[in-house]
Formats: sequence, structure tokens, C-alpha cells
Amino acid sequence: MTLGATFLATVAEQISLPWNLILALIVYSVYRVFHQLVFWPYFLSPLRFLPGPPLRNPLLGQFPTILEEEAGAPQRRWLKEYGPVVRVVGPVGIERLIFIKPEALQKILVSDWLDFPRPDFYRHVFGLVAGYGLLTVTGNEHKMMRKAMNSAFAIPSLMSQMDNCYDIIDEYVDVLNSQIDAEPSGGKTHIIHSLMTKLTLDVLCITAFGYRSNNIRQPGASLAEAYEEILDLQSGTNISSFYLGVSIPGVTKFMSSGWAHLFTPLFRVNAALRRADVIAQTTNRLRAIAKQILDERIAELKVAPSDAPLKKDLMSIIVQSRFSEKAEGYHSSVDGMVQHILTFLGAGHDTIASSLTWTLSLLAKHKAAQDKLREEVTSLVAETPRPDYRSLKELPFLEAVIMESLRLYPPLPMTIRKAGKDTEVDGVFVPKDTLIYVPIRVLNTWHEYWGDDAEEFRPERWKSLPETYNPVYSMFSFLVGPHACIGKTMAMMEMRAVLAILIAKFEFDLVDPSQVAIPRAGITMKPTDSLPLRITKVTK
Ligand code: HEM
Repeated sequence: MTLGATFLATVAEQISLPWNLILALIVYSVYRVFHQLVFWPYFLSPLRFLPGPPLRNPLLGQFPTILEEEAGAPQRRWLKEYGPVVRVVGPVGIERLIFIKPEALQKILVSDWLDFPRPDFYRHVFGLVAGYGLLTVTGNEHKMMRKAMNSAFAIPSLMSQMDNCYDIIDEYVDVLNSQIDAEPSGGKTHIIHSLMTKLTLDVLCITAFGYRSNNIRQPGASLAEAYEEILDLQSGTNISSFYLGVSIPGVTKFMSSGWAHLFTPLFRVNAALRRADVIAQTTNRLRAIAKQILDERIAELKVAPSDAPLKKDLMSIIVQSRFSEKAEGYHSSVDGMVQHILTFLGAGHDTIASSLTWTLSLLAKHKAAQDKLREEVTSLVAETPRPDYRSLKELPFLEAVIMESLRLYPPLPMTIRKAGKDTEVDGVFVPKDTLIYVPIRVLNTWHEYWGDDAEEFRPERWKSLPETYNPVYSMFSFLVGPHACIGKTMAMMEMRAVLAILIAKFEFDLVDPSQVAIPRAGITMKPTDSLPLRITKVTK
């Protein structure tokens, strides 16, 4: 008897199972592994005849290519090389399809959206960072929740928050001015992504929740740092272990519950578990802050007269969804309210921070565009230090710069759906559970829509769009359909205000002229070096 067989016989004896049953289990497990990694993707899958890149590596598929290159770059290459439907095999033999034609995307995201939900692992990635709310629900629950939240994102409701937004922007201007004054060189270098994360969180906390998060003045224990830590775990090379972790059933629910926090001493004994420690600690911190925000608002509600009219700001809508008898249709649990706060905190700041980071990076690189923008915003800001919604929207170059930056660097470079049943898309049979990659960044830079200079920063293109421009499918940064971004108007409004004031008051330069910011693949797209920029005061 070989050593292995002796070992199996001993195990079988110990747990009083016939050893040939154990052997059968082992053989079956080995078969399952081979089936998933080799037999299925190479010989059995009905999708195996579709065009696409070679499998590359049986264990990881094309995943290393996706991580090594710029976000969206491999998918753009594959679509160009193999045509409008591409099959890509990812980790552990899991296949995904990429569609580029408008009719295919229309079916997946708009007309048949209920048949193409967000896949579980993706919902859990969102759920861990941004709570189990609007970003993770689907079907009827989604419809009711979205309807209840919509009014908080209507223009009048957002306009009523503009002063609060400017209070924060002015605070950042003061801080930057004093930091620059303290530098003998007359300029201060900032990691722009970190600065923008703090700024957007401070704006969101006050405008959406009436809560002062004070990230710029309280370094160390800040909300911004908790987000930076957890978001860092799901980008670049960390993303593979992050996805692997969240794919284990129950892990994300456990990690985002208060319980995981109690296990942190255990997580610290092993280097492989350190990430779990970071997640448990940061999600716990985020939940505590969300709960604090909620308790403050509930206390306010209790002292308000019962016949007071319903408020339309986001936080009031969330609280009303639990307590008010006047709230229609959608009712939330207490934990549901915490999850909503986490959703809007997560989805509402990181995306805008990413977009502002890329915009300032582009303006630092393209100084002529920065000067042109300064010329446009300076006269308005000199006349009205806090320009209103309409005057900002009417600045054509500001609008063009923001759109061009969102086009080239969409904060979410892609999203994922899965086929909820056997179906057909663009003439191709799509079996139930097949993953579908929605190529946001590829569409935004697709030569057939934008022409040969599609990958260049040229804000002027927004003055006269090419005839091939498709108003829905050429610019996909906020997605389309029932799951399209609910915060689009809020985001645009905030970006216009922040950029108008910052560009009127400060000049942004690359620290090193050869600096190249490479977008890291991840849920939201960040520059690999977090982008240090030198900030000086505008003197003219
Ligand atoms: C530049 C800024 C932003 C960009 C580019 C952006 C982009 C997107 C995209 C692409 C989606 C679809 C995700 C998917 O279905 O997989 C989405 C959904 C969503 N966004 Fe945004 N977003 C931005 C800002 C905001 C803001 C400010 C908020 C709220 C405060 C927000 C809240 C949400 C929510 C709740 C959803 C889920 C909508 C649903 O499923 O009904 N986003 N966003």
C-alpha cells in the first residue's frame, strides 16, 4: 500500500467511513476542478466557439491581462480584434461576454433589465463598501426604493443644498491658502486623490445628511481614511484576492455585520487574513458613523411637530421611509436605514472624487485648457463668489472639460450583469448565469463614435460632436436604464462648483512633467500613483 492510501485508510477508519467512499469523494473533487478549469471552458461550454482571446492560464484565465493593463484597454483591443461579441474566460474558468452594439446594450440594460441582474459577487462587492441598498437590490424592491429616493435628487432639492456645498469648498480654499503661505516655495504638493476624497465626503455628509465630517481638519480618525483603506483593497493587484474573498457565501454579510469586528485579534495572527482585519475594522467604523448620523436625525425628527410637511432631502427621505406614515410605498427597517446611508456615502463621494482627480490631472497636463477654463470661471466667480446652478451650467468650457474628463476616465470603467435565464443577445445564445461585462470606458472611447482622436483629451469636441456620436451609447459614464446613476445631477452640480472655485483661485501643475497617471483597474478608477500635484495661488 502506498503512503497516500495508508493515510486515507487511517482517516477513513478514524471517522468510521469506508475508505473507498473517501477515495470516491477525492476523485470527484479532482474531477470537478478539472471540469471547471479545463473540460468546461475548452471542450463543453456552448460559448466556446465565440470569438475571443485565448484562455491564457487555466486557473486565472485572462484576469492577469486585465490587471496588468489600463482599465478597459484589453477589452477595447479584444472588441476591435474579435468583433462586437467577445468571449473572455476569467478566473477559475468563469466565462463572460462583452457586447458593444447599442441594440445589445439596450436589451441588457433597458428593455429586459430584469432578466439581467447584477451578479451576486458584484452585489456583495458593492454591499461591503456601500451597504446593501439601492446599489444591490433589484426587481420590485428596487423600483419602490428608487421611486422613494428620486425626489432627493431633483434639481430644486439639490439647489437648496448649494450653500452648504460652498461652505465646505470655501473651507478647503482657506486651508489650501494657509498651507501654501506656510511653504517657502509658494506651492504645496498634495496627493490629489486623497484631497478630493476628503472634500467630496465633507460635501456629501453636509449636503445629504446634515452631518459635519470635518475630514480636512481631523486627519487620522477620519471617515475619508476609512474609505481610502477599504477602497484600496479592491483595486489594482488587491482586487483578485478581494473578489475571491467576497465570492465565499456569507463572507460579505459577515464582514459588514458588527460581528466581524469581534474577530479582529484572530485576523491579525496570519498575514493572509490581515485584509480581513482592515475590512472588519473599517466597515465597523463606517457603520458606527452611519448609525451616529441616523440617531442624530431621528432625535431631530422626534422633536419636530407631527404636522410638519415632509422634507425632501435625502436623509429625511431615508428616515421617513421608516417612521413616517405619510411615506408612500417603501418602508425600511432600522438596519435598512443604516445601509441606505452607507450606500449614498460610498457611491456619492468616491465617484466624484475619482472624477475630480482625473479632471485636475488632465488640466495639469494640458495647461492651455486650464488657462482657458480659468479665464471662463474667473469673471463669474469675481461677480458672484457662489455661482448658482444655472450660471455654472451655462459655462460652456467648464461643461466641456467635465464631460471630456468623464468620457476618458469614467469613475466606473465597467459594470457587470448576469443572464438571469437562458436568452439571446445580438444573435448569440447566452446561457443562464453567464456574466456580461458592460464596457463603459470602451464605449466612451470607441473610434466608431468619436473618431481617430477618441483617446485624446480635447474638450473642444463637445462644441461640435461628430455625426457618428450616439446620444445614449457614446457616453456611458452614468449608465442607462432603470439602474442608471441616481446621483448624476448631484455629481455634475458638485463638480462644476468645485472646479469653478478651485480653478479660479489656484493653479495645478504636475510635480514632474514626465508624470503619467495610469488608471488602475478596480471598482472605481484611480491613478496608480494617487497623483501628486503642485498647487499654487493664482496671482494674475
Ligand atoms: C461622477 C460621479 C458619478 C458617476 C460617474 C456615477 C456612475 C454610476 C454608474 C455607472 C452607476 C451604475 C452602476 C451599476 O449599475 O452597476 C451608478 C449607480 C448609482 N449611483 Fe452613481 N455615479 C456618480 C455619482 C453618484 C452620486 C453623487 C450618488 C449619490 C449621492 C450616486 C449614487 C448611485 C446609486 C445609488 C446608484 C444605483 C442606482 C440604481 O441601481 O438604481 N452616484 N452610478
